[in-house]
Parts: sequence; C-alpha cells; structure tokens
Amino acid sequence: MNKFTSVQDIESLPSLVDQALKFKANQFHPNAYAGKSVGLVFLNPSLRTRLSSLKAARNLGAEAVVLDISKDGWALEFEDGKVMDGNKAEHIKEAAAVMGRYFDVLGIRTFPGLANRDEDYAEELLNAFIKYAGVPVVSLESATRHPLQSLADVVSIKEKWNKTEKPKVVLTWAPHVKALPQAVPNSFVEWMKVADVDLTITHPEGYDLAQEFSEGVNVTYNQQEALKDADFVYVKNWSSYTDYGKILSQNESWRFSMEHLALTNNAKIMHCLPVRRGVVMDDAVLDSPNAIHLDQAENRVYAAQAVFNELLK
Ligand SMILES: NCCC[C@H](NC(=O)CCC(=O)O)C(=O)O
Ligand SMILES: NC(=O)OP(=O)(O)O
Repeated sequence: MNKFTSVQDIESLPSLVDQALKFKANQFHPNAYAGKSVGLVFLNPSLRTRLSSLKAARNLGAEAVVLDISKDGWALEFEDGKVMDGNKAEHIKEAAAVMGRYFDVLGIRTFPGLANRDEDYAEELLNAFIKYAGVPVVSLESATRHPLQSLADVVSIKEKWNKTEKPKVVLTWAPHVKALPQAVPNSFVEWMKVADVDLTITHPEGYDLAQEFSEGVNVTYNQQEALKDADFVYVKNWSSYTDYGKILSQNESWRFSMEHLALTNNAKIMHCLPVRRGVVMDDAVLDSPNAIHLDQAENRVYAAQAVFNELLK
C-alpha cells in the first residue's frame, strides 16, 4: 500500500480488519516505529479523525503532529501556473513538498466546496497533495470519500456480527439543516461492497449517489420497505449529487426514530458523528443499546493504526 484514499488502495480488506482488531486487543507497540513521524493536515474541523489519528500514531511509537493549515498555515494556492499576486502566499507545490520532507506519512482533510461537482469529484486538492508530497498520503476525509471512517465501520460491523450469513445493512438518508458532503455515504457504500454484506440504500428522490458508488446496489425510495429485516442501519444526511450540493427535502419523516428502529431486525444503529440530535436521529435511538456510534468512534483509533502500520512499514 503506498497511499490510503479509497478501498482501491488496499490489498486485502479481511487482513486490514484483522490487523485493526489485533491492535484493539493489544494497542501499545511503543518501539514499532520509533523515530518515524506522521503529519496530519486539516483544512476543516475534526474531533475524531484528529484525535484517533494522533493516538494511533503514538500507539505505534511514531510521533504525530497536527497542522490546522487554514488557521495556522499560509493561505494556499492550488491552481497551476497562477500568478500569485492575490492573498494566497504559498503554493501547494511547496507546502506539500516541504511537509513531505518533514514526515514519513502525511494525512490531509479537505471537504468539498459543494459548488462545482466536477471539481469536487476530481479530488483536485487531495490529488495535488499526493502529487507533490513525495511520501504516502492518507485521506482524513476528502471531497468524495472518508476511508478511515469506512474501515472503522467495517471493523464495527465485523465485531458485532457473529453469524455466518451476510448481515443486511441499510444506508438511510436523514434530514439535516446544512448541505453536507456525499463523502461518508459514498465511502460507506464502496467499502460495504468489498465487505460483501447484503446492502440496501434508501433516500428520498433526488438524493441518488453518483453511479460509480451506487451501481450494483439495491436502491429504494421506500424507507419502510428498506428497513425491514435490517441488521445494521447507517443513518446519514447528504446533499444532492444530481442537483449538486442542494438540500431538496427536509422531510421530517426520514428523521430516524424508535418507530423506524421497530421496523428492523433489532438493528444496530450507526453514525459517523458528529450527529445533530433531534434533527438526524432522535435522542431515544442514540441513547438506546442499539446505537453503536461510540464503538465506531473508538474503532477509528485501530483503523488508523492498521493503516499507519501498513504505510510506515
Ligand atoms: N467527518 C465526519 C462528517 C463530516 C461532515 N459533517 C458535518 O460537516 C456536520 C456539520 C454540522 O452538523 O454542522 C459530513 O457529513 O461529511
Ligand atoms: N467521523 C469523523 O470523521 O469525525 P470528525 O469530523 O470529528 O473527525
């Protein structure tokens, strides 16, 4: 593995998941990567990704440094050939290359602008970073994917499911007050396909994910039908892909409630966090024993540890 930006970058999902679970059972390896360092660069806010990645690096004996580049760095120019006579002081060519000289692995978080779909889906910022860093790059959530979250989600399902048959996993859209990226649902679907579960996606009309993600998956606008017999339900808002970045529906009936839970096979309820209580999901669901959002967040440490272990080898 020479980068970690999507499920395509990994060699074997079962062995990566096993490694994460081994790290969960025995997390401290203080001499594994002594002298190695990981740089974590954030253009957007983060609680879990930042702290779990720091903890993961330290569990492996590596040093980790966080840079909130939009707050503490120079304003970055990404455009090639630009005459930099405006307010951007540093080009990504130098910024990424310099950080590549300081660190053995570089992580980057860059959310989409949600204004220009082609630009966002071309992953211009992430790709510029990969191009100029000269060291392995880890996506800490990019415009279109959140692979560390998805790996933790696969680990969380694996540790809760001890039957031989495939679990029924449902990804359901939920309302939100803000237009959110498609990165988490895209990525979840991409990883679930490789994890080989029985996957259904449900959302109101107009919220279809990009075909590259949804193709081959059962998609329905009928949420009640989708939730029937579900073993795991991933509740998540996203803005429209087709009417790009727009909020089309505030349909309250999609807010996940105990009535929704009652339609399932006593499903485990998942969310990547942060979650707006009473908007996306009811308190009663989040506070019920069915909710495994905190386990998912905990597993972010071991997912990151498994990934850093591969890239620092
Ligand atoms: N990193 C995990 C999720 C990040 C982002 N959520 C948010 O921006 C929530 C913002 C808010 O609720 O104001 C998303 O859904 O992709
Ligand atoms: N789930 C997740 O990535 O959380 P943060 O945005 O807080 O890192």
